[in-house]
Amino acid sequence: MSIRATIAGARSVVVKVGSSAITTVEGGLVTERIDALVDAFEARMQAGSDLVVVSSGAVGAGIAPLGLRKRPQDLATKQAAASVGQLALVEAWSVSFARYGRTVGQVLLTADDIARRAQHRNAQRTLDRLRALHAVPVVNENDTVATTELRFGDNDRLAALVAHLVGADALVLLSDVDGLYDGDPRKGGARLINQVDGPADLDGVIAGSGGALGTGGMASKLSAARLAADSGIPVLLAAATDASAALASATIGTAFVARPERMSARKFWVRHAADTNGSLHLDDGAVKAVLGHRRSLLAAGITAVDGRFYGGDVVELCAPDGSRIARGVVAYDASELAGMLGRSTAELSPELRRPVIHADDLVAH
Ligand SMILES: Nc1ncnc2c1ncn2[C@@H]1O[C@H](COP(=O)(O)OP(=O)(O)O)[C@@H](O)[C@H]1O
Ligand SMILES: N[C@@H](CCC(=O)OP(=O)(O)O)C(=O)O
Repeated sequence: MSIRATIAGARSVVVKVGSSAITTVEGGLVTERIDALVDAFEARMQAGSDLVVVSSGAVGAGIAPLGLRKRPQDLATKQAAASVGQLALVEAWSVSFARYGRTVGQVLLTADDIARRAQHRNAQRTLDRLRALHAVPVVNENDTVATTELRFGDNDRLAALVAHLVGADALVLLSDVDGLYDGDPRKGGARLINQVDGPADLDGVIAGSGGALGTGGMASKLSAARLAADSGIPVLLAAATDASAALASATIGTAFVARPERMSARKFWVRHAADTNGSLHLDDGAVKAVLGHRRSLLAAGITAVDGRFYGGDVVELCAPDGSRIARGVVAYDASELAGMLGRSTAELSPELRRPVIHADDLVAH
């Protein structure tokens, strides 16, 4: 099946709507645009798909009610604007879906919540139950407590993590641009890319910054597409004004092909865990063993340990030149490891003979 047919036929779809699609520079929501989006979403749901909406726009929607003249630049005012604007944002989605007798549920998440197992399970259960009850989850970042997305405008990443969380079959990113161009389309002369089969297709592509309203720009969409590809989810990037074609036939925009095999949930979690709590520095032999031969990491190949971490945390693995080469779930606390460095398994007491990182818990960058 072609990638576009796969996206058009996906049963479970996550749709991310960028600020640029539904807010104005003056600071306000454009309800007609929200209505047009909801018309397209409803048609897709009527055709049998489950939908989760990830909506940006809280900061934009908070500008006018707070009497601010333009989009705030400092973090605290952005957070305040998001706190005010989120109410208007979710209300606008709720009013629009109500035209079809649909109920929406607000879900505020952080990337960190998705990386931590207990929160991950709770969020998963809420989203699953909302969908089972035919309500539409409307997700945004919890800007009051997390600031990564506000700083980097990365709700695209949150959408990709949510797609993984709900086991979606497709991720649709709706923005103010009709797809990925080989250069910044505002500069002219750029060509629309129809399909991205793998990283090689992105060689030479210049992913520029976002517009006055959006924050992540194209770079955050490309990294979200890579993240989704890792979990086997194809992505369509299209203009919000073309939402109906994007959701009905997926014949427009740029399609990103996913890896054929999904990365296991555990490896996905290790690679994309929001935070690492420390790093282990490896000698050349250990780098060869874990990357070349996919072996478990033993204490003998570790030269130094940084950070405060405990058994079960995710840590970075660094090569002798300091470059980050992999991530993994460490089996020991930092304090235990300190006394084990460079020692062969035979030299260690029996309870310290497990590998420091098991091969199944290790993912290369
Ligand atoms: N290579 C590129 N292809 C397409 N758009 C690009 C590219 N480089 C930069 N852009 C800009 O990225 C913007 C979309 O990102 P952003 O403003 O963050 O949107 P959103 O609010 O939807 O997340 C587009 O308006 C476009 O001008
Ligand atoms: N949580 C913020 C989202 C910031 C963000 O990622 O914006 P965008 O680049 O438009 O997807 C908001 O609702 O304004």
